[in-house]
Amino acid sequence: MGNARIIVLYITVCCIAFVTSKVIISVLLYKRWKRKHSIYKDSFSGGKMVMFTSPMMQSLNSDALLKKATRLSNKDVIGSGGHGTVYRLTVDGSVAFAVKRLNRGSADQDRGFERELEAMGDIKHRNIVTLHGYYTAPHYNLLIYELMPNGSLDAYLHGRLKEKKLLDWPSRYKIAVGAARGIAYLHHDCIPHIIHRDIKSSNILLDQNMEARVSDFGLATLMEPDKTHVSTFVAGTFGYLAPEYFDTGRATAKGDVYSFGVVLLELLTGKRPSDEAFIEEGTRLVTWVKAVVLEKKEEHVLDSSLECCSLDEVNNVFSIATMCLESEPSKRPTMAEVLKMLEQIKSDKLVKES
Ligand SMILES: Nc1ncnc2c1ncn2[C@@H]1O[C@H](COP(=O)(O)OP(=O)(O)OP(=O)(O)O)[C@@H](O)[C@H]1O
Repeated sequence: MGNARIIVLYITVCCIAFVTSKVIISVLLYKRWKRKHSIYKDSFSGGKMVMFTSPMMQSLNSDALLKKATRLSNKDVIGSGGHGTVYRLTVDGSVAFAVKRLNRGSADQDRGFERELEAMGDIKHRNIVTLHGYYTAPHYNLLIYELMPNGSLDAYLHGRLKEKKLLDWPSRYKIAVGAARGIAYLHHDCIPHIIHRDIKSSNILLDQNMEARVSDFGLATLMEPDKTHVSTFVAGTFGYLAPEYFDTGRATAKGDVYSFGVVLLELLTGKRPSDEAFIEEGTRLVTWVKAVVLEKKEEHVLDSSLECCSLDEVNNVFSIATMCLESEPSKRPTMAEVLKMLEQIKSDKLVKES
């Protein structure tokens, strides 16, 4: 009898300790979550805005931000893409954001959507566009990003000629290294690892120092929130997709490496993968460049607006691009290896010069 009492007492103490620890952990997690977020309710539209705490956000007039975010108009549009329209939003006359408006999926996707955004908001890296917050309303969602004053690499390379001329070889090399660093961070340093699934020049934005910032990561998953980071949902953009994606429909890190190889070719040749000339000739940017690299005639496909650049450096980037573009995914380097090879080009140059 004595023993039975001791066992009952023991079980009771264990249960109480278990429940108490659960409650304490939940309270601590909630407090941590509260510290990281500010929530603003919009009684007019029934929407909710969540801003991730940062020194910049703390000094901001949140009422003005909420009001402006819900009243964006056509005159604020800075671009549009497959996922929605992007607007410029300025608060307090100085702080500017890029706000992406997404048309809303079904209401039961809400939690998955918010969880994905919370994970995106945690990612802070000098080569990744920061997500400052989001807004959810019954008919649409807004993603609030930091504004990249120099727009996208796509606009620079394929926009007006004047802009393209501004992209000399050192700037292009710096953009290649920065973008590789951002993608390598998503692949290797984020837990869980993140596959971007839509690497392309319009998703590489340029900050005030023309440093590359990868954007739109997680968006493919976000628009299909029930899926994990690897999914059979068809995402990505024609011209950048790895060949195996068409067979398997599975997004992989090596698929991102392939797409990054296409971006390297864009930087080197100044041509879009969907350039009409390729379609007319029944070829593709990748096939065209691979043939030229094999014949060691890289200078023939080099962007004509690139003057006085080091052919050694250019040829090295061509060979890194061809490694990324191997048809067999296992033969492609990892993104960490791509970054290392790109960085090595400048270190080799410094050694030669000294
Ligand atoms: N944070 C930002 N800062 C400045 N401009 C941006 C920002 N995000 C997007 N843009 C601009 O808006 C344009 C459209 O972006 P968006 O991501 O919606 O489409 P996309 O990348 O061109 O295509 P898709 O939606 O198919 O990926 C970009 O090309 C860029 O010029």
